[in-house]
Amino acid sequence: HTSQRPKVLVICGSGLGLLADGAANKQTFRYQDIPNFPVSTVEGHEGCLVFGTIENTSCVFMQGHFHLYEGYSLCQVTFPVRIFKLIGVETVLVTNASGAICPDFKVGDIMIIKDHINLPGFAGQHPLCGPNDERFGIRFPCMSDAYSKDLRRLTWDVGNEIGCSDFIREGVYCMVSGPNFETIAEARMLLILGCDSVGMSIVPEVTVAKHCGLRVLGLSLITNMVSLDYSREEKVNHEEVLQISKMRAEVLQKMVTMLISRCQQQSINTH
Ligand SMILES: O=P(O)(O)O[C@H]1O[C@H](CO)[C@@H](O)[C@H]1O
Ligand code: HPA
Repeated sequence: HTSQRPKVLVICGSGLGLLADGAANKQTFRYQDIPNFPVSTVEGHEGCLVFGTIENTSCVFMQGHFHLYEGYSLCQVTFPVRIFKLIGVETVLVTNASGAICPDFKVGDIMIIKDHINLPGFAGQHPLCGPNDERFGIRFPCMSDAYSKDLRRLTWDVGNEIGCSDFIREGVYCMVSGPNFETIAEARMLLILGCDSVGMSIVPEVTVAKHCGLRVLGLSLITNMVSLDYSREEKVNHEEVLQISKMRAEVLQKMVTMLISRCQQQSINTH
């Protein structure tokens, strides 16, 4: 149904579907119309695939991704990554919403993901469990460099250029399965473990992307501060998460658009 063959996949997190607005020549397909594709069941995830171009780079945007807490297996959650690998995607830009564990972070910060902790993976909920499909990658993939150093550096440069260096951070994202937000004891445990932010997504997709040799950049929007203190009265909710995502979506869209055009320039220069 499309002649576009994207090189870049952008996965849009909660309330971040607007990231596709920077693309030209758009073609949109609803997940529900694609055979065997999961459908989005969470508010803030439109459930559409948008093909389009940024400068001369062909991209595909997933407006909405899938979560364990929706009842999907990790095989279903990560299925689109392998589809796009087969279509010819080389770079994956994942975005999501997360709560700050690091007390120095502020709501509205954009955290470049330096590394992650796969908490469900520790308990055997891992997308690469089961027979290894050698067509995609090796049995024991290395994850010590899951997030591209070059793309992280480029993100700092782009952030400086568009004047948002004040709210760019770098840190470690921890995935929990959800759907409940953390207890205070859990949040304190995550702080001790070295997590800077926590959310319920993207680690399975990043793991599968890295396994099949894709280059990954992760951007996590800090939508709330996670309570580390029993005296704190504020309570997090999904509406607040979506509200902050909408507030920052325009800046993130500018960043993503510039990053994609710069990536293209870089690959032209290095080939
Ligand atoms: O990770 P994304 O889907 O961006 O969204 C985060 O926000 C939702 C909770 O408000 C959860 O889905 C959590 O993972
Ligand atoms: O505080 C949070 N915890 C888990 N997931 C989240 N997604 C957005 N905020 C949060």
